Amino acid sequence: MTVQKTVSSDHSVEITGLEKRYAPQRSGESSRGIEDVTFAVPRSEFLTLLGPSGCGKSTTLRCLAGLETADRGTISMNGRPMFSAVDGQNVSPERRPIAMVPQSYGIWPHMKVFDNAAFPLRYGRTTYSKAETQQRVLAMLEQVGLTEYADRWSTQLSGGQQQRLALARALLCEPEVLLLDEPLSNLDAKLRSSLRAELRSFQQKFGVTTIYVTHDQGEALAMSDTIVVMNQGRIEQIGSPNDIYDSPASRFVADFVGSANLVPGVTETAVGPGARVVEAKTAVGVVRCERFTSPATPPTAGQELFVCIRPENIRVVAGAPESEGPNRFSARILSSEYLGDRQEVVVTVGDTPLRAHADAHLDARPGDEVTAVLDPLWTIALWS
Ligand SMILES: Nc1ncnc2c1ncn2[C@@H]1O[C@H](COP(=O)(O)OP(=O)(O)OP(=O)(O)O)[C@@H](O)[C@H]1O
Repeated sequence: MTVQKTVSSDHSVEITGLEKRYAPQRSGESSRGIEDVTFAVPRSEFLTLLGPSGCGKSTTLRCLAGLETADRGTISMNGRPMFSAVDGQNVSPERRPIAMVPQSYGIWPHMKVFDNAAFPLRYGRTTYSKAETQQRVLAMLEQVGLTEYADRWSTQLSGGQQQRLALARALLCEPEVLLLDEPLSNLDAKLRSSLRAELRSFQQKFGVTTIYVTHDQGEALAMSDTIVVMNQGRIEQIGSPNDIYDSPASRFVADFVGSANLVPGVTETAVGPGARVVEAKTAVGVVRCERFTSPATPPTAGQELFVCIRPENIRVVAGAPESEGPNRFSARILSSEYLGDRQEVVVTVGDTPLRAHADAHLDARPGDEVTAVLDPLWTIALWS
Protein backbone atom coordinates (compact mmCIF):
# COMPACT_ATOMS: atom_id res chain seq x y z
CA MET A 1 0.00 0.00 0.00
CA THR A 2 1.46 3.39 -0.96
CA VAL A 3 1.44 6.34 1.38
CA GLN A 4 -0.33 9.38 -0.04
CA LYS A 5 1.44 12.70 -0.37
CA THR A 6 2.37 14.54 2.79
CA VAL A 7 -0.12 17.07 4.15
CA SER A 8 1.33 19.77 6.38
CA SER A 9 0.12 19.50 9.97
CA ASP A 10 1.03 20.86 13.39
CA HIS A 11 -0.03 17.57 14.84
CA SER A 12 2.12 14.51 14.86
CA VAL A 13 -0.84 12.17 15.23
CA GLU A 14 -4.44 12.73 14.25
CA ILE A 15 -7.22 10.22 14.78
CA THR A 16 -10.79 10.91 13.70
CA GLY A 17 -13.95 8.91 14.35
CA LEU A 18 -12.09 5.66 15.05
CA GLU A 19 -14.34 2.67 15.71
CA LYS A 20 -13.40 -0.95 16.25
CA ARG A 21 -15.85 -3.78 16.83
CA TYR A 22 -14.64 -7.26 17.62
CA ALA A 23 -16.12 -10.40 16.09
CA PRO A 24 -19.27 -11.75 17.74
CA GLN A 25 -18.72 -13.80 20.85
CA ARG A 26 -20.90 -16.76 21.85
CA SER A 27 -23.82 -14.44 22.66
CA GLY A 28 -23.87 -13.46 18.97
CA GLU A 29 -23.33 -9.75 19.67
CA SER A 30 -20.22 -8.04 18.39
CA SER A 31 -18.14 -6.62 21.21
CA ARG A 32 -17.39 -2.91 21.10
CA GLY A 33 -13.72 -2.10 21.35
CA ILE A 34 -13.83 1.67 20.72
CA GLU A 35 -16.33 4.12 19.28
CA ASP A 36 -15.95 7.61 17.83
CA VAL A 37 -12.42 8.12 19.16
CA THR A 38 -11.06 11.47 17.93
CA PHE A 39 -7.97 13.29 19.17
CA ALA A 40 -4.78 14.94 17.95
CA VAL A 41 -1.30 14.97 19.46
CA PRO A 42 0.91 18.02 18.79
CA ARG A 43 4.51 17.28 17.88
CA SER A 44 6.79 16.26 20.77
CA GLU A 45 3.90 16.07 23.23
CA PHE A 46 3.21 13.33 25.74
CA LEU A 47 -0.41 12.19 25.56
CA THR A 48 -1.86 9.60 27.90
CA LEU A 49 -4.84 7.34 27.29
CA LEU A 50 -6.28 6.82 30.76
CA GLY A 51 -9.18 4.65 31.85
CA PRO A 52 -10.26 1.49 33.64
CA SER A 53 -9.66 -2.02 32.37
CA GLY A 54 -11.57 -2.72 29.17
CA CYS A 55 -12.24 0.94 28.26
CA GLY A 56 -10.44 0.66 24.92
CA LYS A 57 -6.96 2.09 25.58
CA SER A 58 -5.00 -0.82 24.10
CA THR A 59 -7.39 -1.14 21.16
CA THR A 60 -6.73 2.53 20.32
CA LEU A 61 -2.97 2.01 20.62
CA ARG A 62 -3.06 -1.17 18.56
CA CYS A 63 -5.03 0.61 15.82
CA LEU A 64 -2.34 3.33 15.83
CA ALA A 65 0.37 0.69 15.52
CA GLY A 66 -1.51 -1.02 12.68
CA LEU A 67 -1.92 -4.22 14.72
CA GLU A 68 -5.73 -3.87 14.62
CA THR A 69 -7.78 -2.68 11.67
CA ALA A 70 -10.49 -0.23 12.67
CA ASP A 71 -13.97 -0.43 11.11
CA ARG A 72 -14.34 3.33 10.78
CA GLY A 73 -12.27 6.47 10.97
CA THR A 74 -8.88 7.77 9.92
CA ILE A 75 -5.35 7.87 11.32
CA SER A 76 -2.56 10.12 10.10
CA MET A 77 0.99 10.67 11.35
CA ASN A 78 2.93 13.85 10.62
CA GLY A 79 0.39 14.66 7.95
CA ARG A 80 0.76 11.29 6.19
CA PRO A 81 -2.38 9.12 6.03
CA MET A 82 -1.85 5.75 7.73
CA PHE A 83 -5.39 4.44 7.76
CA SER A 84 -8.71 5.34 6.24
CA ALA A 85 -11.70 3.03 6.53
CA VAL A 86 -13.42 4.77 3.61
CA ASP A 87 -10.75 4.33 0.95
CA GLY A 88 -9.23 1.16 2.38
CA GLN A 89 -5.82 2.70 3.00
CA ASN A 90 -3.91 0.80 5.67
CA VAL A 91 -0.14 1.23 6.04
CA SER A 92 1.41 -1.95 7.46
CA PRO A 93 2.84 -1.80 11.01
CA GLU A 94 6.49 -1.99 9.88
CA ARG A 95 6.01 0.95 7.50
CA ARG A 96 4.45 3.22 10.13
CA PRO A 97 6.85 5.75 11.72
CA ILE A 98 6.35 4.27 15.17
CA ALA A 99 8.04 2.21 17.84
CA MET A 100 5.99 0.40 20.43
CA VAL A 101 6.97 -0.80 23.90
CA PRO A 102 4.50 -3.49 24.97
CA GLN A 103 3.53 -4.18 28.58
CA SER A 104 5.91 -7.17 28.70
CA TYR A 105 8.76 -5.08 27.12
CA GLY A 106 9.24 -7.64 24.31
CA ILE A 107 12.90 -8.18 25.20
CA TRP A 108 14.55 -11.28 23.71
CA PRO A 109 15.67 -13.53 26.60
CA HIS A 110 18.24 -15.40 24.46
CA MET A 111 20.12 -12.22 23.58
CA LYS A 112 22.51 -10.02 25.49
CA VAL A 113 21.58 -6.44 26.34
CA PHE A 114 23.65 -5.00 23.48
CA ASP A 115 22.11 -7.34 20.90
CA ASN A 116 18.59 -6.60 22.11
CA ALA A 117 19.20 -2.87 21.69
CA ALA A 118 20.94 -3.38 18.32
CA PHE A 119 18.08 -5.45 16.91
CA PRO A 120 16.21 -2.62 15.11
CA LEU A 121 19.46 -1.32 13.59
CA ARG A 122 20.45 -4.75 12.27
CA TYR A 123 17.04 -5.77 10.96
CA GLY A 124 15.25 -2.42 10.46
CA ARG A 125 14.48 -0.33 7.38
CA THR A 126 17.80 1.52 7.34
CA THR A 127 21.10 -0.33 6.92
CA TYR A 128 23.89 0.60 9.33
CA SER A 129 27.52 -0.52 9.21
CA LYS A 130 28.82 -2.66 12.08
CA ALA A 131 30.83 0.29 13.42
CA GLU A 132 27.89 2.66 13.24
CA THR A 133 25.59 0.15 14.95
CA GLN A 134 28.17 -0.26 17.71
CA GLN A 135 28.52 3.49 18.19
CA ARG A 136 24.77 4.20 18.17
CA VAL A 137 23.87 1.36 20.53
CA LEU A 138 26.60 2.19 23.04
CA ALA A 139 25.62 5.87 22.98
CA MET A 140 21.99 4.96 23.66
CA LEU A 141 22.86 2.47 26.41
CA GLU A 142 24.84 5.24 28.04
CA GLN A 143 21.86 7.60 27.83
CA VAL A 144 19.67 5.10 29.67
CA GLY A 145 22.36 4.13 32.19
CA LEU A 146 22.96 0.58 30.91
CA THR A 147 26.53 0.81 29.58
CA GLU A 148 27.96 -1.55 32.16
CA TYR A 149 25.25 -4.13 31.40
CA ALA A 150 25.83 -4.28 27.62
CA ASP A 151 27.42 -7.74 27.86
CA ARG A 152 24.89 -9.26 30.23
CA TRP A 153 22.04 -11.54 29.29
CA SER A 154 18.86 -9.52 29.25
CA THR A 155 17.30 -11.94 31.75
CA GLN A 156 19.90 -10.78 34.29
CA LEU A 157 18.43 -7.27 34.35
CA SER A 158 16.05 -6.01 37.02
CA GLY A 159 12.51 -4.97 36.02
CA GLY A 160 13.48 -1.29 35.90
CA GLN A 161 16.58 -2.03 33.80
CA GLN A 162 14.52 -4.12 31.37
CA GLN A 163 12.14 -1.22 31.03
CA ARG A 164 15.06 1.09 30.19
CA LEU A 165 16.39 -1.43 27.67
CA ALA A 166 12.99 -1.63 25.99
CA LEU A 167 12.91 2.16 25.81
CA ALA A 168 16.47 2.31 24.43
CA ARG A 169 15.59 -0.19 21.73
CA ALA A 170 12.45 1.75 20.81
CA LEU A 171 14.33 5.06 20.64
CA LEU A 172 17.07 3.52 18.47
CA CYS A 173 14.38 3.08 15.80
CA GLU A 174 14.22 6.91 15.77
CA PRO A 175 10.42 6.78 15.69
CA GLU A 176 8.29 9.82 14.95
CA VAL A 177 5.75 8.43 17.40
CA LEU A 178 6.48 6.31 20.47
CA LEU A 179 3.67 4.06 21.71
CA LEU A 180 3.93 2.82 25.30
CA ASP A 181 1.43 0.26 26.61
CA GLU A 182 1.45 0.30 30.44
CA PRO A 183 5.27 0.04 30.50
CA LEU A 184 5.51 0.46 34.28
CA SER A 185 2.74 -1.90 35.34
CA ASN A 186 5.05 -4.84 36.16
CA LEU A 187 7.14 -2.84 38.61
CA ASP A 188 6.68 -2.16 42.31
CA ALA A 189 5.15 1.14 43.42
CA LYS A 190 8.39 2.83 44.48
CA LEU A 191 10.25 1.98 41.28
CA ARG A 192 7.23 3.03 39.23
CA SER A 193 7.28 6.52 40.63
CA SER A 194 11.03 7.03 40.05
CA LEU A 195 10.86 5.52 36.55
CA ARG A 196 7.93 7.65 35.49
CA ALA A 197 10.03 10.78 36.07
CA GLU A 198 12.91 9.16 34.17
CA LEU A 199 10.67 8.15 31.29
CA ARG A 200 9.24 11.64 31.03
CA SER A 201 12.70 13.20 31.02
CA PHE A 202 13.88 10.82 28.22
CA GLN A 203 10.79 11.71 26.23
CA GLN A 204 11.50 15.42 26.62
CA LYS A 205 15.18 14.99 25.83
CA PHE A 206 14.45 13.10 22.60
CA GLY A 207 11.40 15.26 21.80
CA VAL A 208 9.55 12.22 20.51
CA THR A 209 5.76 12.42 20.30
CA THR A 210 4.53 9.84 22.78
CA ILE A 211 1.22 8.08 23.37
CA TYR A 212 1.14 6.33 26.72
CA VAL A 213 -1.48 3.90 27.99
CA THR A 214 -2.21 3.52 31.68
CA HIS A 215 -5.02 2.92 34.14
CA ASP A 216 -3.00 4.70 36.86
CA GLN A 217 -4.33 8.22 37.33
CA GLY A 218 -1.24 9.25 39.34
CA GLU A 219 1.03 8.36 36.41
CA ALA A 220 -1.23 10.18 33.98
CA LEU A 221 -1.33 13.36 36.08
CA ALA A 222 2.43 13.33 36.70
CA MET A 223 3.67 12.63 33.17
CA SER A 224 1.28 13.99 30.57
CA ASP A 225 0.89 17.15 28.56
CA THR A 226 -2.59 15.93 27.65
CA ILE A 227 -4.80 13.21 29.10
CA VAL A 228 -7.56 11.45 27.16
CA VAL A 229 -9.92 9.85 29.67
CA MET A 230 -11.74 6.83 28.20
CA ASN A 231 -14.73 4.90 29.47
CA GLN A 232 -16.56 2.02 27.77
CA GLY A 233 -14.85 2.55 24.45
CA ARG A 234 -15.55 6.30 24.27
CA ILE A 235 -13.69 9.46 25.18
CA GLU A 236 -15.06 11.13 28.31
CA GLN A 237 -12.75 14.15 28.37
CA ILE A 238 -9.55 15.50 26.81
CA GLY A 239 -7.48 18.07 28.68
CA SER A 240 -4.31 18.95 30.54
CA PRO A 241 -3.77 17.23 33.91
CA ASN A 242 -4.99 20.44 35.58
CA ASP A 243 -8.15 20.60 33.45
CA ILE A 244 -8.97 16.98 34.11
CA TYR A 245 -8.41 17.22 37.85
CA ASP A 246 -9.85 20.69 38.56
CA SER A 247 -12.63 20.80 35.97
CA PRO A 248 -13.81 17.23 35.34
CA ALA A 249 -16.52 17.17 32.68
CA SER A 250 -18.44 14.22 34.09
CA ARG A 251 -19.04 12.22 37.24
CA PHE A 252 -16.99 9.40 35.76
CA VAL A 253 -13.92 11.61 35.31
CA ALA A 254 -14.33 13.25 38.74
CA ASP A 255 -14.49 9.87 40.40
CA PHE A 256 -11.83 8.07 38.33
CA VAL A 257 -9.19 10.80 38.52
CA GLY A 258 -8.48 11.61 42.15
CA SER A 259 -10.93 11.41 44.99
CA ALA A 260 -14.21 13.32 44.89
CA ASN A 261 -17.34 13.84 46.97
CA LEU A 262 -20.35 13.64 44.65
CA VAL A 263 -23.59 14.98 46.11
CA PRO A 264 -26.82 14.68 44.08
CA GLY A 265 -29.07 17.71 43.78
CA VAL A 266 -31.12 19.89 41.45
CA THR A 267 -30.19 23.06 39.62
CA GLU A 268 -31.77 26.10 41.37
CA THR A 269 -31.96 28.48 38.43
CA ALA A 270 -31.54 28.02 34.70
CA VAL A 271 -27.95 28.32 33.56
CA GLY A 272 -27.80 30.76 30.67
CA PRO A 273 -24.87 31.62 28.42
CA GLY A 274 -22.00 33.33 30.24
CA ALA A 275 -23.20 32.15 33.67
CA ARG A 276 -20.35 31.94 36.18
CA VAL A 277 -22.19 30.56 39.18
CA VAL A 278 -24.62 27.70 39.65
CA GLU A 279 -26.66 27.18 42.78
CA ALA A 280 -27.71 23.66 43.56
CA LYS A 281 -30.27 22.41 46.07
CA THR A 282 -28.84 19.31 47.77
CA ALA A 283 -29.28 17.28 50.96
CA VAL A 284 -26.37 19.32 52.37
CA GLY A 285 -28.21 22.62 51.69
CA VAL A 286 -27.93 25.14 48.89
CA VAL A 287 -24.44 24.83 47.41
CA ARG A 288 -22.79 27.52 45.33
CA CYS A 289 -20.68 26.13 42.48
CA GLU A 290 -18.30 28.49 40.70
CA ARG A 291 -16.86 25.80 38.46
CA PHE A 292 -18.63 23.90 35.69
CA THR A 293 -18.28 22.95 32.06
CA SER A 294 -21.29 24.21 30.11
CA PRO A 295 -23.08 21.22 28.67
CA ALA A 296 -24.26 21.22 25.04
CA THR A 297 -27.85 21.82 26.22
CA PRO A 298 -28.08 24.63 28.82
CA PRO A 299 -29.35 23.22 32.13
CA THR A 300 -32.81 24.35 33.21
CA ALA A 301 -34.09 25.04 36.75
CA GLY A 302 -34.98 21.78 38.45
CA GLN A 303 -32.59 19.72 36.32
CA GLU A 304 -30.76 17.04 38.25
CA LEU A 305 -27.03 17.46 38.79
CA PHE A 306 -24.17 16.34 40.98
CA VAL A 307 -22.12 18.70 43.09
CA CYS A 308 -18.49 17.59 43.08
CA ILE A 309 -15.90 18.70 45.61
CA ARG A 310 -12.49 17.23 46.28
CA PRO A 311 -11.53 16.50 49.92
CA GLU A 312 -8.71 19.08 49.90
CA ASN A 313 -11.20 21.81 48.96
CA ILE A 314 -13.30 21.36 52.09
CA ARG A 315 -12.07 23.24 55.14
CA VAL A 316 -13.03 21.77 58.51
CA VAL A 317 -13.13 24.20 61.43
CA ALA A 318 -13.84 23.23 65.05
CA GLY A 319 -17.23 24.33 66.42
CA ALA A 320 -20.51 25.49 64.89
CA PRO A 321 -20.53 28.01 62.00
CA GLU A 322 -19.85 31.46 63.46
CA SER A 323 -20.58 33.54 60.39
CA GLU A 324 -22.86 33.49 57.38
CA GLY A 325 -21.40 32.81 53.99
CA PRO A 326 -21.80 30.52 51.01
CA ASN A 327 -21.15 26.82 51.47
CA ARG A 328 -20.65 26.88 55.26
CA PHE A 329 -22.42 23.96 56.87
CA SER A 330 -22.75 22.62 60.35
CA ALA A 331 -21.30 19.10 60.41
CA ARG A 332 -20.16 16.34 62.74
CA ILE A 333 -16.97 14.31 62.64
CA LEU A 334 -17.78 10.71 61.73
CA SER A 335 -14.21 9.42 61.61
CA SER A 336 -10.70 10.76 61.38
CA GLU A 337 -7.32 9.36 60.44
CA TYR A 338 -4.10 11.14 61.45
CA LEU A 339 -1.52 11.18 58.64
CA GLY A 340 1.13 13.42 60.14
CA ASP A 341 0.78 16.35 57.74
CA ARG A 342 -3.05 16.30 57.87
CA GLN A 343 -6.06 14.41 59.12
CA GLU A 344 -8.32 12.66 56.66
CA VAL A 345 -11.77 13.03 58.09
CA VAL A 346 -15.29 12.04 57.17
CA VAL A 347 -17.86 14.59 58.33
CA THR A 348 -21.61 14.31 58.02
CA VAL A 349 -23.73 17.28 57.00
CA GLY A 350 -27.19 16.03 57.95
CA ASP A 351 -27.04 12.48 56.66
CA THR A 352 -24.56 13.20 53.89
CA PRO A 353 -20.98 12.03 54.46
CA LEU A 354 -18.18 14.16 53.01
CA ARG A 355 -14.48 13.28 52.93
CA ALA A 356 -12.19 16.19 53.79
CA HIS A 357 -8.54 16.94 54.52
CA ALA A 358 -8.38 18.70 57.86
CA ASP A 359 -5.51 20.41 59.62
CA ALA A 360 -3.26 17.91 61.43
CA HIS A 361 -3.85 19.87 64.64
CA LEU A 362 -7.64 20.12 64.39
CA ASP A 363 -8.91 19.29 67.84
CA ALA A 364 -12.06 17.35 67.03
CA ARG A 365 -13.11 13.78 67.74
CA PRO A 366 -15.85 11.60 66.28
CA GLY A 367 -19.21 13.09 67.29
CA ASP A 368 -17.89 16.67 67.73
CA GLU A 369 -19.61 19.51 65.92
CA VAL A 370 -17.51 21.26 63.26
CA THR A 371 -18.06 23.64 60.36
CA ALA A 372 -17.47 22.30 56.86
CA VAL A 373 -16.66 25.02 54.33
CA LEU A 374 -16.87 23.98 50.69
CA ASP A 375 -14.71 26.44 48.74
CA PRO A 376 -17.15 27.76 46.06
CA LEU A 377 -14.30 28.33 43.62
CA TRP A 378 -13.50 24.62 43.64
CA THR A 379 -17.07 23.34 43.92
CA ILE A 380 -18.09 21.86 40.58
CA ALA A 381 -21.56 21.39 39.06
CA LEU A 382 -21.82 18.29 36.87
CA TRP A 383 -24.80 17.46 34.69
CA SER A 384 -23.46 14.24 33.21
N1 LIG B 1 -9.38 -9.62 20.52
C1 LIG B 1 -10.51 -9.25 21.11
N2 LIG B 1 -11.66 -9.93 20.88
C2 LIG B 1 -12.83 -9.56 21.44
N3 LIG B 1 -12.96 -8.48 22.25
C3 LIG B 1 -11.85 -7.78 22.52
C4 LIG B 1 -10.57 -8.11 21.98
N4 LIG B 1 -9.65 -7.21 22.43
C5 LIG B 1 -10.33 -6.36 23.22
N5 LIG B 1 -11.63 -6.69 23.27
C6 LIG B 1 -12.69 -5.98 24.01
O1 LIG B 1 -12.63 -4.60 23.67
C7 LIG B 1 -12.80 -3.80 24.83
C8 LIG B 1 -11.60 -2.88 25.01
O2 LIG B 1 -10.46 -3.68 25.29
P1 LIG B 1 -9.00 -3.05 25.47
O3 LIG B 1 -8.04 -4.19 25.60
O4 LIG B 1 -8.76 -2.08 24.39
O5 LIG B 1 -9.16 -2.29 26.85
P2 LIG B 1 -8.06 -1.66 27.79
O6 LIG B 1 -8.61 -0.34 28.24
O7 LIG B 1 -6.74 -1.62 27.12
O8 LIG B 1 -8.03 -2.67 29.01
P3 LIG B 1 -6.81 -3.17 29.92
O9 LIG B 1 -6.38 -1.98 30.73
O10 LIG B 1 -7.43 -4.25 30.76
O11 LIG B 1 -5.73 -3.67 29.02
C9 LIG B 1 -13.01 -4.75 26.00
O12 LIG B 1 -14.41 -4.88 26.20
C10 LIG B 1 -12.42 -6.04 25.51
O13 LIG B 1 -13.06 -7.16 26.08
